[in-house]
This record gives sequence, C-alpha cells and structure tokens, in this order.
Amino acid sequence: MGGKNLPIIALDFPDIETAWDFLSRFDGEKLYVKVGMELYYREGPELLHFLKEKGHWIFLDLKLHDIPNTVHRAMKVLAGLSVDMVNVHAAGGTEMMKAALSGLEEGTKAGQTRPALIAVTQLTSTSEEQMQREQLINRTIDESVLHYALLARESGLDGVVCSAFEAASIAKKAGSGFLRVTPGIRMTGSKSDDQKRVVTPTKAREMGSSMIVIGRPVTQADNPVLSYKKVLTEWER
Ligand SMILES: O=C(O)c1cc(=O)[nH]c(=O)n1[C@@H]1O[C@H](COP(=O)(O)O)[C@@H](O)[C@H]1O
Repeated sequence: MGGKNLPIIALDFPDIETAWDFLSRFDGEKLYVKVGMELYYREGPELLHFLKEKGHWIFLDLKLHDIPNTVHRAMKVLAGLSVDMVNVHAAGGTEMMKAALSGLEEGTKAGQTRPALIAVTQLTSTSEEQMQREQLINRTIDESVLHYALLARESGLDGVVCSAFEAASIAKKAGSGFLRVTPGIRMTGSKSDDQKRVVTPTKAREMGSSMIVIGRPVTQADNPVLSYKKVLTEWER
C-alpha cells in the first residue's frame, strides 16, 4: 500500500524520545506520520531526516498563515526538508496560497518531488455556532469550508484539510483528485476531546475523505499498535 493511502498518525509528542518510543513499537513498519508544531518546534529539521531515513512518509503540519512574502520564503525552506506534505490556512487568502505554492516550487530541487500543499479550511475543532459567532461568518460551516476549498483549488493547491462532512461536496466541485484530508477521527464510542466535527474511519471513507489523520486515539492508547491496526482495517475495508 502506498503512503498516500495510509491513515496519517499525528505524532503530537513533546520530544523525540517520546516519539521514538512510540514508533519503536511498530517494529519497522512504514507509517505516514504527521509532525506538528509541538514536536517540530522542539526538535527541528533533524527529526524529519531521521523519520525519512526510517522510510516514513511525512506531513509537516505547521499551518502557515502570514503575509504572502513571509509564507513564500518560509515554504522555500520547507521544500528542502524532504517532507511529503505541508499546509497553510486558507483564511490567509488566494494571494498567500499562491505565494506558498510558488515558494514550494522554487525550493524544490531538480529531480525531487514537490511536497503536496493543502489548506486548512475550518478547523475540525470549530463548530458552526462558534464560526458564526466568533468569525462573523453568516453561512453554514459547509458553505464556508467549500468556499475555502474552491479558493485553494483556484490558487493551484493540491487539496484541503476538512471534516468528512464536507468531503463529498468538495470532491464534486473541485474534482476527485483534489485531496480531502480529514482529522477529527474517532472510533465508535471513544471521546471526542476538543474535536467538534468527528467521524469514524469507516464513515470518513464512505463520506468521501481521501486521507485521514488520527492522533490521540492511537498515540494515547494502551496498545497503540492494536489501535492503529483497527483504524487501518476500517479505513482499508
Ligand atoms: O491540519 C491538521 O492536521 C488539523 C486540522 C484540523 O482542522 N483539525 C485537526 O485536528 N488537525 C490536526 O490533526 C490532529 C488530530 O489529532 P487528534 O484529535 O488527537 O486525533 C492534531 O494534530 C491536529 O493538529
């Protein structure tokens, strides 16, 4: 199975030792992992090189959101880190997303593959009520997510981060090749934590997500390998 079909495990750990301890349980299995702000801010690029040496696929989740010039320059640097996917916030706008893409393209060396670039639409921890009250968006959350997805598509990006609830409408409007990467994955009966728009791996597949991201239900489990296998089985079925 190619990396892009694997569930992405969010390595939301405080340091490399804890991340290593977790990965060592998988006995050399190649995983698709997500390195987010907590781990990257502590360990930096060296960690990414270690993960690549072990054969893992990497989603570097730093959610860039700044003026176009700053994002362009930062993406040029991220392109040199041997990662497979990076992201920005779609709320940064089309000019920023285009700047991110051109930065990545400029930073990708000849013969190397450019990392996929996706945009976060509305965080899966945001409810429709919160969005309307705090962001003053007078629409449904589905409309807001679809709108951001179409802006990302227009900017040339490869896909978006969205919940499964919006995945089908995005595929319909933006095309099935446009990635719908879905966090907020929980197994039946498990707690949602801070996530609001939550589905099981089976539901995510049925509802049209093209990739899923899962953290705590695997990383905090008594038996992380068993938990991951259950997610994998549901996702692959
Ligand atoms: O960009 C992301 O990865 C992301 C976007 C989003 O809308 N929601 C979301 O949960 N995430 C990330 O996905 C992971 C989900 O982790 P769990 O809630 O522990 O499964 C976290 O690392 C979040 O930072």
